[in-house]
Amino acid sequence: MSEYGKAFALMRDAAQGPWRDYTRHAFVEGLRDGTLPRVAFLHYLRQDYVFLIHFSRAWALAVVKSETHAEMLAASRTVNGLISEEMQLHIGICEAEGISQDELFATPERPENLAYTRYVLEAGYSGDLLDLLAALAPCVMGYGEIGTRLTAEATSDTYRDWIDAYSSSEYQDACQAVGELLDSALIRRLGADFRTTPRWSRLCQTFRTATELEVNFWQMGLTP
Ligand SMILES: Cc1ncc(C[n+]2csc(CCO)c2C)c(N)n1
Repeated sequence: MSEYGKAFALMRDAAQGPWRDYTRHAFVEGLRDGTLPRVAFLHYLRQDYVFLIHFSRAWALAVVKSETHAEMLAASRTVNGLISEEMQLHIGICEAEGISQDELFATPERPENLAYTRYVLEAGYSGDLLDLLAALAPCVMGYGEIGTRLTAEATSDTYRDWIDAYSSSEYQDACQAVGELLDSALIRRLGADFRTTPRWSRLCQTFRTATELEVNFWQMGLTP
């Protein structure tokens, strides 16, 4: 059972194959044992900066689609964390590697990157908060699982900073908060037996598609 809530554990189990491909991808294993080429890591970070711009927009949309103050609070905290912490982290790492802010901001967006974020935004534009959260969850919780596992299994310190960021108690708390938001949003809109409703399988399908898009994102990272 996951620490990130009941619905997340159910959605992940319904998307087992893609979930494994995502959380055990060759890119992730290269972070774990330090064999990931630096050029691939920096290429990934630059694309991820662009990714985070659109992800922040998607979380801002979650504020718009909220129905309670508690939902607005959880979504706006994530927007704030993304813009003031995670994006800052990327700017800092890139600067330390000789990539200026101007260069970073001018990064051309790769199609795999564009496909993922616009898929998430479209889930939110055309649906409600549940559709949006089902598309957002793999990104948040997947990195939480990867960070926790790599902390225990890393055999190299090369990518230790990256691993530490996602295994930190702050990040793990954020994953738990999103898990609680997902559970409570489902119960509010579909009832406690949300698994028996017709919408549940569609939400699981959205979660699976977003997971597949995460796999493609790692794959893109391996091909600078
Ligand atoms: C491709 C890609 N997928 C997931 C994350 C992780 N992530 C994205 S937004 C966010 C903050 C909480 O919502 C976190 C941790 C990433 N950086 N890049």
